[in-house]
Amino acid sequence: MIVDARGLKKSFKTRARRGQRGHQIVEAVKGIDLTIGEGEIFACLGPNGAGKTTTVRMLATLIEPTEGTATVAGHDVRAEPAKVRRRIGYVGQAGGVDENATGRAGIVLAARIAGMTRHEADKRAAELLAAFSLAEVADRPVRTLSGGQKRRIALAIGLVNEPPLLFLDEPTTGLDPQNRANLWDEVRALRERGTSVLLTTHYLDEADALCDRLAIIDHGLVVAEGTPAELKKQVAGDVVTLRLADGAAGRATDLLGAQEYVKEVRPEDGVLRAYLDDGEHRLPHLLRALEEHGIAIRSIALDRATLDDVFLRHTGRSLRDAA
Ligand SMILES: Nc1ncnc2c1ncn2[C@@H]1O[C@H](COP(=O)(O)OP(=O)(O)OP(=O)(O)O)[C@@H](O)[C@H]1O
Repeated sequence: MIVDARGLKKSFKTRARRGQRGHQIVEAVKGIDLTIGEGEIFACLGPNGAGKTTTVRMLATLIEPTEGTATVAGHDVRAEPAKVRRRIGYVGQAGGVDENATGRAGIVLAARIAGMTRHEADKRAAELLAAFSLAEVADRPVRTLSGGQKRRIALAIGLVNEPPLLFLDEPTTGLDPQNRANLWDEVRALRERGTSVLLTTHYLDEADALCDRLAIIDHGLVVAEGTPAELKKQVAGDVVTLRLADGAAGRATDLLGAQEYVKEVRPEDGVLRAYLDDGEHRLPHLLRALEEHGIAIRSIALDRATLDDVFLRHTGRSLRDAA
C-alpha cells in the first residue's frame, strides 16, 4: 500500500464574514479513508470545493491534518514528513514553475534541490524534456510557452527524482483535447514504469478512462469508492432518459418502478432516468408499457451508465451541475 489514510480531517479557521465577529471554521475534509496500491492510478473525483486539493495537500505533507493518520510511501505524514517528501512528486494546480526561467533551468533546479550533481541534473533534465516532447522549447522562458507546454514542464519537475508516488492536482484543467490526451498517455507511461499516481479531477471521462480505482468525494467525504466498472455496475449498465408530456412524471415513475427489470427510477430536471441492464432488449417493452398506459413521450435516449450516474445516485445531483 503506497497510501493508507484513515479518518483524515482538515478544518480551516477563516475570518468571519463582514458584519460578523470572530472567525468561522470551514470543514474542508470531514473524515476520509483512502488506500492506494503500489503502481495504481487512483483518482479523487468530485466537484469544485469538495475537498480534493486539501486531501492531496495533507498526503503530500504540505498541510497538517486536523485529525486522522496517513502513511505515504511507508512513512507517517505527521511523524516523518521529510521522508515522505523525498519519495513523492507533487504538481499543484498553479504549476509552481518560474515563468521567467527557461523550462530546462526549472527542471535542473528541481534536480539540484533533490540532491543531484550539476552533471546528473543536466542529464535528467535532457531525459525529461525528451520524454515530454519539450526539447525544442526547453530554452525559452516558460512565460512564452503554451498552457499545455507549461503543464508538461510542471509535470517534468514533479518527476525529477523518479518518485514512487506522484500527486497531480487537476492536471488537465485548462488543457486542449490534444494535450489532455497526451497527458493521459504520459500518466499511463508512468504506470508502466511502476510509479503510483494520485490525481484529482472533476472530469468524469478522465477518471473513467485513466484510473484503476477512484474515490468520489463530495462535501469533504468519500461517497463511493472502487474501480470505474464496479461503481457503474452498482447503478446498472444502461440508463433510459425520458422526457414526458407535462404532468406525466409521477405516473411514469410508478409504472417504470414496477417493471421487474428496472433497478431504479430517478426524476431529474424535467426528465426521468430509468436504470436497467440489457437496455437494448428492454427498451421496446418499456415503450409498450408507457404507451399502454397512455403516457406520451416527447423524447427518449438510451445510454451506457456513466460515473455521473454513480455521482447522482450517491449525492442526489449531477456532477455536471455541481462542478
Ligand atoms: N486555506 C484555506 N482556508 C480556508 N478555507 C479553505 C482553505 N483551503 C480550502 N478551503 C475550503 O475548503 C473547501 C475544500 O477546498 P478544496 O480546495 O480542497 O476543494 P477541491 O475539491 O480541491 O476543489 P477545487 O477543484 O476547486 O480545487 C472549500 O470550501 C474551500 O473554500
